[in-house]
Amino acid sequence: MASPMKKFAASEVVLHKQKENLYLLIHDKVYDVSKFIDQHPGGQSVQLDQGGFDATEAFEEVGHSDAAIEFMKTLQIGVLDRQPGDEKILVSSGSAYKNYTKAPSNPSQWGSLRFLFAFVVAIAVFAAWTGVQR
Ligand code: HEM
Repeated sequence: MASPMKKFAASEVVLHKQKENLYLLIHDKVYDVSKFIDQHPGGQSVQLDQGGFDATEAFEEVGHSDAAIEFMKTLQIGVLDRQPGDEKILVSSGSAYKNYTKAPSNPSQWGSLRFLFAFVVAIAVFAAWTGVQR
C-alpha cells in the first residue's frame, strides 16, 4: 500500500510561492512544481501566479489533458489538511491566466488577421484597377 501522504497546513502551503520553491494546491492536493515550472507548456507565469493560492479553478478552466493529469501525480508531495477559515488564506488569485493566448491556433486571432489580409488585398486590387483605367 502507498505510504500516507504528508499533510500540509494552508499557512505552510502559501509560503511556497517563489519560482524555485513553488507549491501548487489543486483539489486539496499539494504539488511541488519547482523543478517542472521551466518545462510547463503553459509557461512559468501562469503557475507562478497561482503560488500561495488555491489553483484548482485555474487548472480546471484551462482544461488539462489526461496525460497532464497523469503526470502531475509524480509531482504530488502531500494533501491539504483543511481547517475552518482556510478559504481566507487561499483566496483566489484573480485571472491572469485568462489572458493566455494560444499563439497561432487561436481562431479569434486568425479571424482578425484574415480580415486585415482581405482588406490589404482589396486595396491592392483597387489600386491596380484604377492604375489600369488611366
Ligand atoms: C502540477 C500542475 C500542472 C501540471 C503538471 C501541468 C501540465 C501541463 C501540460 C502537460 C500542459 C500541455 C497541455 C496538456 O497536456 O494539457 C499544460 C498546458 C497549460 N497549462 Fe498546465 N500544468 C499544471 C498547472 C497549471 C496551472 C495551475 C495553470 C494555471 C492556469 C496552468 C496553465 C496552463 C496553460 C495556460 C496551458 C496551455 C494550454 C494550451 O495552450 O492548450 N497549468 N500544463
